[in-house]
Amino acid sequence: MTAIDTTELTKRYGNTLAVDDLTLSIPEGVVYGFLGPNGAGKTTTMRMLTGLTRPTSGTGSVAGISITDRDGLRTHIGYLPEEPPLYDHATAYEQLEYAAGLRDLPAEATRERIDRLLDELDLTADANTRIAEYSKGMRQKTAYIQAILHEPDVVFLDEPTSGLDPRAARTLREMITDLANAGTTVFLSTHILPVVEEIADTVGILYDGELVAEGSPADLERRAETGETRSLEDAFLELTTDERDTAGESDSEASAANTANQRVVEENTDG
Ligand SMILES: Nc1ncnc2c1ncn2[C@@H]1O[C@H](COP(=O)(O)OP(=O)(O)OP(=O)(O)O)[C@@H](O)[C@H]1O
Repeated sequence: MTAIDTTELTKRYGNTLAVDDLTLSIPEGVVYGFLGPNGAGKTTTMRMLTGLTRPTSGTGSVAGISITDRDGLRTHIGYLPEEPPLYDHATAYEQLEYAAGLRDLPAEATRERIDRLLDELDLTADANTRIAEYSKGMRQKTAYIQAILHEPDVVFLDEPTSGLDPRAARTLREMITDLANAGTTVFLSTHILPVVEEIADTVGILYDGELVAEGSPADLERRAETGETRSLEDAFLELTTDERDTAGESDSEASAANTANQRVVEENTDG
């Protein structure tokens, strides 16, 4: 069975076409890297797939449930959004027990699972500290555990390694790979291309709301026409360059340079 299926999924906000006729067919148990420049429509797509925003037109299902059935989706999906919903006054432990309670998860098994996940992410020592006192990375770890606590069939992760130190980022990449190996489908949006190169089975590139390329990271690298080593970054930059810019002066070069610089900065924060 496919885990994520969409047909001509479209979302308009007034005159803005945020997502344009997006058709996806993602099998179970894969890590799908969803790439695109700022404003390409990635978050809007994830919000539609998680039932948080209704499509303007088109259809979709996740784990066999229609994306218009928000309640039906709840038990089958997990979502780590860019700004995770956490209660500052709670501790990580309280937050996770609360999330488990909302989902009616069995108390004892869930407590063991929370302990194990906190330990894997090196958060045990801080689990009884209020989230208000957490660093960005500690919040991110808590939110990641919250997103996968109920063992969803499909998990949507928006920049999951954001704010994590190199060791934690590596642990999380390994945890994501383990999830997929155990059959969970992972829909991963990130600007950190080495993460995608490392863990994604398939990559989809969104540009101006449209899917402009799809394939394995190696497929997309082979498609790159320029670049000495033909990286996923070369392919990304070629596929997401506005022809209107290249016709003029050096706007696109400036933006490519910015993206490259950003990658360097992010690589330095994400081992
Ligand atoms: N609630 C909204 N109201 C109006 N326009 C919106 C809304 N949400 C998104 N948009 C617009 O839709 C387009 C796609 O935005 P979206 O946030 O999905 O992009 P993104 O690929 O997630 O970007 P980023 O990488 O910067 O997070 C943008 O033009 C954005 O301005």
